[in-house]
Amino acid sequence: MSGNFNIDMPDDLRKLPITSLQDLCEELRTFLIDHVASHGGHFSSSLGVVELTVALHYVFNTPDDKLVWDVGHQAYPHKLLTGRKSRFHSNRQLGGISGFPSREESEFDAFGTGHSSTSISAILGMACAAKYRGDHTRQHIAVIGDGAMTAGMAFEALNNAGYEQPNMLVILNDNNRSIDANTGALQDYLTELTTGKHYNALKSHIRNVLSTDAWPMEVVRKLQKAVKGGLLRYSNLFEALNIRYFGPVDGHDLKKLIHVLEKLKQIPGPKLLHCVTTKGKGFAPAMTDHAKWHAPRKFNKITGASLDTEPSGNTSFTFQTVFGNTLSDLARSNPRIIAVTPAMLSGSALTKMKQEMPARVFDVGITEQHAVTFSAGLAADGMIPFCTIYSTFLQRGYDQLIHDVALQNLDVVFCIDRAGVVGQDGPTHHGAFDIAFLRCIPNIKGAAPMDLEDFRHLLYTAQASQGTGPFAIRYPKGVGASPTIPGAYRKLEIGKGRKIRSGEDIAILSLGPVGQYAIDACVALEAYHLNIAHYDLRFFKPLDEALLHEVFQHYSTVITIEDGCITGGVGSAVMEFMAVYGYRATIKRLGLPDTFAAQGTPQQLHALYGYDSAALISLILQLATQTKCIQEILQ
Ligand SMILES: Cc1ncc(C[n+]2csc(CCOP(=O)(O)OP(=O)(O)O)c2C)c(N)n1
Ligand SMILES: CC(=O)[C@@H](O)[C@H](O)COP(=O)(O)O
Ligand SMILES: [Mg+2]
Repeated sequence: MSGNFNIDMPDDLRKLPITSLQDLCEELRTFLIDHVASHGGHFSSSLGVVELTVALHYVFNTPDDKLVWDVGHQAYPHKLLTGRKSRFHSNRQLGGISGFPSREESEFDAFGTGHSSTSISAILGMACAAKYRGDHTRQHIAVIGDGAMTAGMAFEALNNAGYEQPNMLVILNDNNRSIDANTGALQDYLTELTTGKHYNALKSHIRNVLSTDAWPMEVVRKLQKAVKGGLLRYSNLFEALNIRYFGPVDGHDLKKLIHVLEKLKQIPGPKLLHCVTTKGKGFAPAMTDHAKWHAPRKFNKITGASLDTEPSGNTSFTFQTVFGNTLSDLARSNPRIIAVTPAMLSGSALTKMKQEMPARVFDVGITEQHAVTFSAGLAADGMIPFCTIYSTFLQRGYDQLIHDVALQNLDVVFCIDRAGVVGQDGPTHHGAFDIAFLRCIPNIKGAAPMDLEDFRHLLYTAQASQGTGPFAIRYPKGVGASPTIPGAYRKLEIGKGRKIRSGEDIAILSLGPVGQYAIDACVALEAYHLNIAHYDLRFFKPLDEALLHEVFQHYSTVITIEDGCITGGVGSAVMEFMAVYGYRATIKRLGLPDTFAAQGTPQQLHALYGYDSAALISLILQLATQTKCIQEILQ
């Protein structure tokens, strides 16, 4: 297969005879494999929905009919069939198309996604808007995976849909996988629905009872009808919520899918089609090692071997590896330590700990709110939960963090992974806001290690500081500095930063790994005879006030740098400190501006938003020119 299909738009697709659609599916798969092999990106989820995507655009009148993809990481075939094939080479790149559906990008993307389990709510909103307007013909479809279905939000929406009864179709794309194994009772229930073992056994048992001569024929018929209706209704979760359940159907049987979708189009009210697919379909390695192929980096499309040459491909010295190793190590000597992850087991480097101590690692599904309150419950009963959540997904658990953890001053350790810009996942996934949204919560302590060594000490400190309430540690994806061989742990003083170097006139206050940019900049500026001071704040809450008094008593120009939003960030905290104590100084805050940050590599984004070492150097040269007469040095 060439992967050079001639379809640009669903209108072209709808002109094709049904018999040629399977060829199109193979061409789409070839295109996807070629693309992800040479660029990286989300992979196996898209491979699994090729037939479903073709069938949906064939049967429904998109974009007039509304189609929402949950999470949106499986929407590559949808993008390819809706006018973005020629731009697909720029997928996830700086300035390129988004890896997720985006309303800005295309009218075919009825709703922007990236975070999971929003699709049923969004499509229900659209379906109710249509109903309100008296439009009873438009179709509304949400495609949601079995993993995304585990979230409370999906159930909140089903509950509401069963009550409102608008015209909508939920397609449950059940590939029996999340990124890692899909955990939880729902998965067993879905398997039960696909195999139908218990339902069929119960049905035949009742049939046997009714088939004895003891029952008059008329009674038997009535009972059979009532039992069938009742069985389906009360043995099926979705039917019990007033949502008609159809399936399971083989999601790779294109003809069958088209036939079923055509029929469902005619049925009013909320419906759910249970569609069974294979994640990674068409690329053998992806059908077995699921976690690895969820979103691979570049690879050899024949052998599947990784072609990753980027430094972040070196996993030995990443924050994630250090996190997984350190937590396992601490847990070996502290039996109260428990790890909690909402469906990011491998992403958060907890796989090894789960293998070694299965009872002490809880993968609770895509349930960030629950993960936080579940951790609060563990802490309330004397455990030390390390609630490990990506910064962007912790946004989901904000009320739980305030109401269930902080207000009760419970000892939950929040390990906030993917803090700062995450790279190519873009604005839906950047960990931009956590400093700002945590800093205003009473009782919480918040830290960000500058390097891997400090990270280990902070993890140790968190579990050794029981009785002091919630403790948050934020860290980015990827390689960190000072990858020394683990030695003894050090208990750090909470709320204490450190001086990295002294200087004259200008001081940099850094938080987190961007402190390395400050180190590099200070060294580079020596060539200009500029001696710049540098302090690593380490904690964004509580602030190290003694350190700040020292800084503002000695330096007239202060630069703060952080990998997070400037508004409400640590630089803003420093300005609040100045206001409280009446300090006057020139202050420049570096970090993310008041906009949703673009997609691109973290290095590109740090440069774009002016907080890498080059930006620091040029800012300091500019400030030094104003404060000191260094023109002659610059010449
Ligand atoms: C709120 C939220 N939490 C976690 C994630 C990370 N995440 C992205 S895809 C995914 C698995 C989704 O599984 P499923 O819905 O079954 O889709 P599949 O990958 O199997 O196609 C997870 C956990 C997310 N995008 N949003
Ligand atoms: C779509 C989604 O939310 C995840 O697949 C996410 O892209 C994973 O990010 P990492 O690759 O950083 O774990
Ligand atoms: Mg799945």
